[in-house]
Amino acid sequence: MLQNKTITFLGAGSMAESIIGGLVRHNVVESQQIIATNLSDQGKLNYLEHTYGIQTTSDRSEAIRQGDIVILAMKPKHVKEAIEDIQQATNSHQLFVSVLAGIPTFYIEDLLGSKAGVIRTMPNTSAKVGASATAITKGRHATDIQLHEVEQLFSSVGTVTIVKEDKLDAVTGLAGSGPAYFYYLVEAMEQAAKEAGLTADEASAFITQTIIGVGKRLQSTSKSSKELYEEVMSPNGTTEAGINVLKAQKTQEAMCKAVTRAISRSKELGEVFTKTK
Ligand SMILES: NC(=O)C1=CN([C@@H]2O[C@H](COP(=O)(O)OP(=O)(O)OC[C@H]3O[C@@H](n4cnc5c(N)ncnc54)[C@H](O)[C@@H]3O)[C@@H](O)[C@H]2O)C=CC1
Ligand SMILES: O=C(O)[C@@H]1CCC=N1
Repeated sequence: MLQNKTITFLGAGSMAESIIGGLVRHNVVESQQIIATNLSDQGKLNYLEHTYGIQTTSDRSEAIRQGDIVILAMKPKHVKEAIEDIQQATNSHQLFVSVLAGIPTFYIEDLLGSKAGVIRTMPNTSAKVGASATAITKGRHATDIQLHEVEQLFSSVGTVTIVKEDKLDAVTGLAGSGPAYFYYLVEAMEQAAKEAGLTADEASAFITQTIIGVGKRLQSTSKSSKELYEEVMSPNGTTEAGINVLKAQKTQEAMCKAVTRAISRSKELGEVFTKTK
C-alpha cells in the first residue's frame, strides 16, 4: 500500500525522528522515499540524512510538492504558520497526517483549504524502538483507505488503535505523554539505587529489566494491577514497607492528577490555537 509513496516530514524534531527510525528499520518504504524538512536546523537535517539515508531539504515547498503523504510534525503553536507557508504547494490528492497534540482535524483541514484527507494521530517516543502505542482517527475528508495506510505506517513503530476523535486528548495525556511519567520515576529509582551503593550500570540493568518484566506481565495476565502489586507484597515485607511510603505520599492520587492535567492541557492546546485562527 505504501510501497510507492513518498512520505514528507514537515518538522524534523524528536517525534519525526522516532517515526523515521521505525519506517527505515522496517523497510516500510525505501529510505530515499522519505523526505524531511524543518524550519532552520540544517545540522539536524544533515544528521537525519546521514543516520537514516533519507532525503532532506530546506526547501519546504519542494518537499511538500513531492510528498504523497505529509506528516505534520511541528509544535502545535507553529502549525498555522507552517501550513500557511506551504499551502500553495499542497494538493487535494495528498494525505496529511498530524502527530500534533491537541489540534483537531477540522483546524488543519481549514488551513489547507481543500478536500485533502487529514488523519490525526498520537504516537509516543517509543516509536523509536518499535513500541509506540499510537491512536489514529480520520477527519472529514479522509477515506477508509487512507486511514488504513496510516494504520500500516504506524504499525511499523508499534501498536495502532483506531479511535473516535473525541478520545484523542485522553490518549495524548495517557500514552503520548506516558513515557515521560515512567522516565521521571526511573530517575528517582536511579537516585535511590545510587544512594544504596549500586553503580549506574547496575541500577540501569535492574530497573530496565524490571520495567520490561512489568510490561510483559501486564500484557499476558488477566489479573488487575491491584492483584499484581499485591502479589509482590509479603505481609510486613519490603514491598509493603515501600508501598506504605507511596500511599503516605498520595502517589496514586498524584499520578491520576498528572494524567488528568495532561489530558486537559491537550484540550487547551486545541482551544488556544483554533481560537486564534
Ligand atoms: N515528543 C513527544 O513525545 C511527542 C510529540 N508529539 C507531537 O509531535 C510534534 C513535534 O514534537 P517534537 O518532535 O517533540 O518537537 P521538536 O521541537 O523536537 O520538533 C519540531 C520540529 O518542527 C520544525 N518546525 C517548526 N516550525 C516549522 C515550520 N514553520 N515549518 C516546518 N517545520 C517547522 C522545527 O524546525 C523542528 O524540526 C508536536 O506537535 C507534539 O505535540 C506527539 C507525540 C509524542
Ligand atoms: O508534551 C507534549 O505536548 C507532547 C505531546 C505528547 C507528548 N509530548
